[in-house]
Amino acid sequence: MADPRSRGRRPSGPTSGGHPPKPRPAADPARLAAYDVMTAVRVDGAYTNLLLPQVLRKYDLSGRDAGFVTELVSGTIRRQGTYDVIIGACADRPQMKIEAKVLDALRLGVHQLLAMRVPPHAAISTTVTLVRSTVGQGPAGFTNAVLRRVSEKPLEEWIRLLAPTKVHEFAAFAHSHPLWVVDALAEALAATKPVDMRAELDALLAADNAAPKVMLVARPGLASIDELVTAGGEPTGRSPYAVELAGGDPSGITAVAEGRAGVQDEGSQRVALALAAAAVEGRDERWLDLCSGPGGKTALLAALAAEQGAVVVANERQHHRARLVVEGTRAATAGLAGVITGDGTRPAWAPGSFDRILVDAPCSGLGALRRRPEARWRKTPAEIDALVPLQRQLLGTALDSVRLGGVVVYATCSPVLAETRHVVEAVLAERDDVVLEQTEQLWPHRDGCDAMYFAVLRRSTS
Ligand SMILES: C[S@@+](CC[C@H](N)C(=O)[O-])C[C@H]1O[C@@H](n2cnc3c(N)ncnc32)[C@H](O)[C@@H]1O
Repeated sequence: MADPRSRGRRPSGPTSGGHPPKPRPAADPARLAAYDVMTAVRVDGAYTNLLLPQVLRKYDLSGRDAGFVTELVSGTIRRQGTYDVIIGACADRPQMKIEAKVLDALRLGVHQLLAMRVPPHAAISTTVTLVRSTVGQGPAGFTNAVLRRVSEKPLEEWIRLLAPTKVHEFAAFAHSHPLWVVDALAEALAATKPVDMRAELDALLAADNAAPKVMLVARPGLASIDELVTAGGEPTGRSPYAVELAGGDPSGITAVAEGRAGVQDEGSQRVALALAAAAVEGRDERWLDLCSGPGGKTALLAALAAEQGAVVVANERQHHRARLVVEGTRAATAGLAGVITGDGTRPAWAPGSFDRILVDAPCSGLGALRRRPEARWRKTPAEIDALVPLQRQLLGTALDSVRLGGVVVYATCSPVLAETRHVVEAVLAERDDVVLEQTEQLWPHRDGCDAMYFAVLRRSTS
């Protein structure tokens, strides 16, 4: 397998002696693969995580080569906010005036220069070759000039040189997040009253830029932690069912292939566990997962329900996602009553039907940015504004659907206050039959998981 650091060296061998001139070297498959993904993300709105496996197959890349491309693409897309400012400073024109195809390649080159251990000559020459073969000779010269200037300083020095002084602007540039996202995350973090707000904000944003390890769940009664440890995992010690995988393809693990275990962030596991662990007096037979697709939490809930003598009904508005719930729960059918496709705000059941209900609400996903490299650049504040009424309605429906004394857990994979606390407060303000028992905000830099929020609410009997 080629050493990624030596990528881009010219092939050795005779170069002269009366032979016709050699054709220009073609771009190498790893860079072409990365460039294809960058183009599809920009032009077609593709998702890096979904597209990467297809592109790796197309270029027949595996092992270390596949790892190189994955880091190159994901890291570049995450950090492009920082890189664009550096590119703008090194070019003879602002970054917005650079042709998009060339900018994609420049971003890839800058990531190799400033964040990967690719030697400068290899990072520059392979990017120049990529631009020459995909765009043309003129832009290749421009690329060469810009990357040479970028290579003159390490990342920290570029940040020191170009960063604005205001705290949030600095954080947005240094950690490559849109300013409005920094503002929203900082507001949510401040609500937890951190001792050193600036250090915490830095740690949170830095965590968003680190690729998370694969987390597995051993679904209780179906697989054990020991089984996953034997397959190469390591218990996190924080959740009774969580095992971290250092590397490799989780689908090759028998328990995962059979659906007895699954890939699931520890924060999501803790949400499902919070619903199952809440004390409930009297009947405890029927649980509801109101927004269940694609079914990660349903599968854990169904395994827990089976152990507690209950069953879960899974509801999901989108049919194709409801099908994913059916597939994902194939090993946990003992705890599953059925999967319904339906709008959770127009329930297909009578009020008070359930003993426990999970509302894992559709949300901005700003708590899971480390998993989705392009997400931070696609989300808008308007999307959050549009989701809030639906989030409130879904929580309202859940509270109507739970029996007196039963519990509802409202959860989001976002820490943004408008989607979390403010939704719960607004619904509580409208009703006098609900008690808030617990709220939790998890953070990647503190808890090693996505920034999940959950609130445990009880329908009061008095
Ligand atoms: C955050 S995801 C749920 C993730 C899921 N609980 C899991 O762990 O795999 C939110 C889901 O709510 C669904 N949804 C959106 N609006 C809905 C509605 N009105 N009723 C029911 N489900 C809805 C979305 O299609 C999406 O699948």
